[in-house]
Amino acid sequence: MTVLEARNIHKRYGGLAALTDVDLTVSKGQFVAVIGPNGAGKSTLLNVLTGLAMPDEGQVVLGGRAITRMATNRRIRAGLGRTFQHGRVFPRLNVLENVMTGAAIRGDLSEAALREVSMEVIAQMGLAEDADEAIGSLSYGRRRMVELARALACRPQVLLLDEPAAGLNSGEVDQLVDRLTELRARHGLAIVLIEHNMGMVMRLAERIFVLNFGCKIAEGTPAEIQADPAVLSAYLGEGYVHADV
Ligand SMILES: Nc1ncnc2c1ncn2[C@@H]1O[C@H](COP(=O)(O)OP(=O)(O)OP(=O)(O)O)[C@@H](O)[C@H]1O
Repeated sequence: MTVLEARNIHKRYGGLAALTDVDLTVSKGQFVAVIGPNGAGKSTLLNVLTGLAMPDEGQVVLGGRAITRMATNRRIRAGLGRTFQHGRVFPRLNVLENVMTGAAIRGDLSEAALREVSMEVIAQMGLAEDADEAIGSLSYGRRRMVELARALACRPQVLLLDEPAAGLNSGEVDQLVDRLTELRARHGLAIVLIEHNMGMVMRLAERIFVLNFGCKIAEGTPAEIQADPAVLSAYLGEGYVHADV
């Protein structure tokens, strides 16, 4: 069953075609990755999906419903969660308060319920001992986990992650991989991951979409993508050897 779909998306910035006729389909509980070189259009695609950018042409469909022109907050309430490339947390709030701002977007919870839902997600993310800590006292890796917890506090059906492993050390990447695997297994959450860390992508993704200069140049399983000559020459490189999985 398809939960999220982008159909024939075109997006221009002045003379630059950031996306040209791009399609993306995500099934319930599926782990999808979008990869490609810098400037390929990956973040633009995420922005179109979440409503931060309006496509010039094409449609975004969530759970069978066209949401192409819907405001971002309404999309979040409809089940679309996201994190950002450069993690965005509120520096003056503590961990619990940051996560509560995510849960609050649902708009239907009392303050006590907001706390309860947020504490649940915080525990799931392994952040319970940090709940009352100021964000500034946390390591960069923990802060990124808080951002993930905040996106989850809205109970998304689809979670969009923009380079969640950027700046993390290898131990933190392993932890992130474990958490994401757990989330999928436990909640049937569909995940769309933009990531340059190919080890992580090849470990997690069931289906990979490859963008180059705003066009989709390939789509397939990790094994298919790693053997695709167009992908090797545009992104993974001639010398690319099967990712360390
Ligand atoms: N708001 C904007 N205004 C003008 N040009 C933009 C805007 N956002 C993106 N672009 C351009 O669109 C193209 C695609 O950018 P995008 O950030 O989507 O690429 P990306 O694949 O996410 O790259 P990276 O891996 O470096 O994050 C780039 O050439 C970028 O400069």
